[in-house]
Amino acid sequence: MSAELISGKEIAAETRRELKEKAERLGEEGTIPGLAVILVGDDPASASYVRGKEKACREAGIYSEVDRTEDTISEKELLQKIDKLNKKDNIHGILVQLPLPDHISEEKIIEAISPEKDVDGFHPVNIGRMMIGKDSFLPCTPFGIIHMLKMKNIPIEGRHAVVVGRSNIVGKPVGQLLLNENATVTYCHSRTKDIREMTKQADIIVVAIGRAGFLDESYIKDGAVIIDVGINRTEEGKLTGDVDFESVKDKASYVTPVPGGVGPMTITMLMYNTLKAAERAAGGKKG
Ligand SMILES: Nc1nc(=O)c2c([nH]1)NC[C@@H]1CN(c3ccc(C(=O)N[C@@H](CCC(=O)O)C(=O)O)cc3)C=[N+]21
Repeated sequence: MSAELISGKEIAAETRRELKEKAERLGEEGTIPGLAVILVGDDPASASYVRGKEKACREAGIYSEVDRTEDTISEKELLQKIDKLNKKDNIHGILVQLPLPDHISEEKIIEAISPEKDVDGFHPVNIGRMMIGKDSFLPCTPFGIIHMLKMKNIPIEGRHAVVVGRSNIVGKPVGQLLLNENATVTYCHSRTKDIREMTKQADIIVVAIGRAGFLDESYIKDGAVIIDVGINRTEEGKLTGDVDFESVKDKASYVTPVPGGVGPMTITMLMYNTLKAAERAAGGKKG
């Protein structure tokens, strides 16, 4: 079997065209969707992701503003910035780029963002609502993965999904969303005795552990669907995933590339969430 590529880039482009129309409609009704991004410090990777978000917003007709601050900013000052943005009517979504410097508590910062403006879907209120299957802002990377699978008509219900990695922003929530879609979910992580034994049983494998080329063909069964969330830089500065693409490509049924897979979907779902926040705010205004 030769795997079909799931092009996140193409699915993202198609979805963004629809989102742009939604943004235009909102604009005509008097609400220009607005996203505020706070970037602390000058990490080149973070700066590059933030530029990607700005560009995507510009192309979709979403107003965006980026507050770039030095990494010497205190936690209190950062909390004050969030408080101001929480109160601004033209800002519907707030995103604080992670990771933050060690002297700032990410937990405190995330919890300071109003849940109605938490377009990352990281606030405990949104995570809790997701867990009980209620309407909420879904975390962008997991949401993007589900959206990709649906756009490709890849069945989730009744499938065995194995998630490798248990971070709060990818592993845990993607497992929860797969469960919400009626998959049977297994989590693997650094203390799992035999990851290969688990992933070999999987119909769908999501890999998010940050180890370049980790998942090779010995970890998968014939026809598995493989979602690569890894973003690793090689010494030459090239982007590679957690999946050994060359090794799995003849055995899997579907595989996402890096770059051009999950990454562009993450940004797309951020835009989706921003429009949803703007729509809600506009609805609220109308009464
Ligand atoms: N509060 C917060 N929210 C985030 O959503 C968030 C964050 N912090 N911190 C960092 C991670 C990482 N992230 C990516 C988004 C898009 C690409 C992306 O578009 N990647 C392109 C390639 C881009 C390139 O070449 O550098 C691709 O995979 O094709 C990657 C990574 C969002 N993150």
